[in-house]
Amino acid sequence: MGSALLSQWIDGPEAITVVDPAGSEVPEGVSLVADRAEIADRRFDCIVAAVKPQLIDDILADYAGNLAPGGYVLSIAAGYSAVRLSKLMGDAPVIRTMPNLPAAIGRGVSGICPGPHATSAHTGHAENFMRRAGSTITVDSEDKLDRVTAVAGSGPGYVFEIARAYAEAAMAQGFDEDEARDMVLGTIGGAIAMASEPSAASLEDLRNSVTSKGGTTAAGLAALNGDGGLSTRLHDTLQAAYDRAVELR
Ligand SMILES: NC(=O)C1=CN([C@@H]2O[C@H](COP(=O)(O)OP(=O)(O)OC[C@H]3O[C@@H](n4cnc5c(N)ncnc54)[C@H](OP(=O)(O)O)[C@@H]3O)[C@@H](O)[C@H]2O)C=CC1
Ligand SMILES: O=C(O)[C@@H]1CCC=N1
Repeated sequence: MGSALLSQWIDGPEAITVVDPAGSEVPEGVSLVADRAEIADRRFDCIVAAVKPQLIDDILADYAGNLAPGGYVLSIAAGYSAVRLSKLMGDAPVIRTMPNLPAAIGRGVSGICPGPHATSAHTGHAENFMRRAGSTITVDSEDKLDRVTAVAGSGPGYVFEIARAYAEAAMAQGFDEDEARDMVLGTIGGAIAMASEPSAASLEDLRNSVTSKGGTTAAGLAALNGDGGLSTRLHDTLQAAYDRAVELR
């Protein structure tokens, strides 16, 4: 996720340094170091925590000394609380954000939650930073950010899985893999683009406009969600993701 954001941040005015022990490639103009020891005496206005939440305790405390006076920590980690991170880093100002993977093409949806000691200047900077990767929603509690995580952060995973299963079903109707993928992604993309038009009707009305009485869509929808099974499954999906975020706090 860090490299997805980096790809949208590189055109900005900031000088960016990436610490990556694996030494992955970084875009031109970005400095790469393999070990924090190489930047031990440097100070940064913003430290982005982009490691797995399970690794934060082991990694981030060392970076407390790398924060410039007036700087802040921007964490993209799911669940791990800003309160805990701030304490870990010597009461540093912390803002949590929850982006999602389409940030890689500037189409992300990012939640933002100011945490301990974060000033309005820090929040403004974080909002500006995340807006470069798509749209943003600022929330006023960490609990709400964990719910953004369940809806949007993990969301592309649900969408890719739904599209994959949809394409698999298309293949069972006799289409080859490429045909199935093209038809399914074209259909999903077209429908989403139409629903995203400023003057678009409600999602329910749009669904109804496809559904001729006694026709094929009505038959398909009855099988898809006639018993409310799809609605229940999606409710359970979001709840499970939220519950996991709570476990990671
Ligand atoms: N994937 C997603 O869609 C989203 C992820 N997030 C959050 O982003 C964070 C990263 O997740 P994700 O990108 O999926 O995971 P990845 O494992 O792909 O990325 C984590 C990166 O951190 C690197 N790393 C490991 N140890 C260190 C270290 N000591 N110092 C610096 N870097 C280190 C890893 O290197 P190596 O591979 O060598 O271990 C890896 O490149 C998580 O906190 C996650 O909750 C948030 C929103 C969406
Ligand atoms: O699966 C995860 O934990 C991360 C956070 C949101 C998306 N990916």
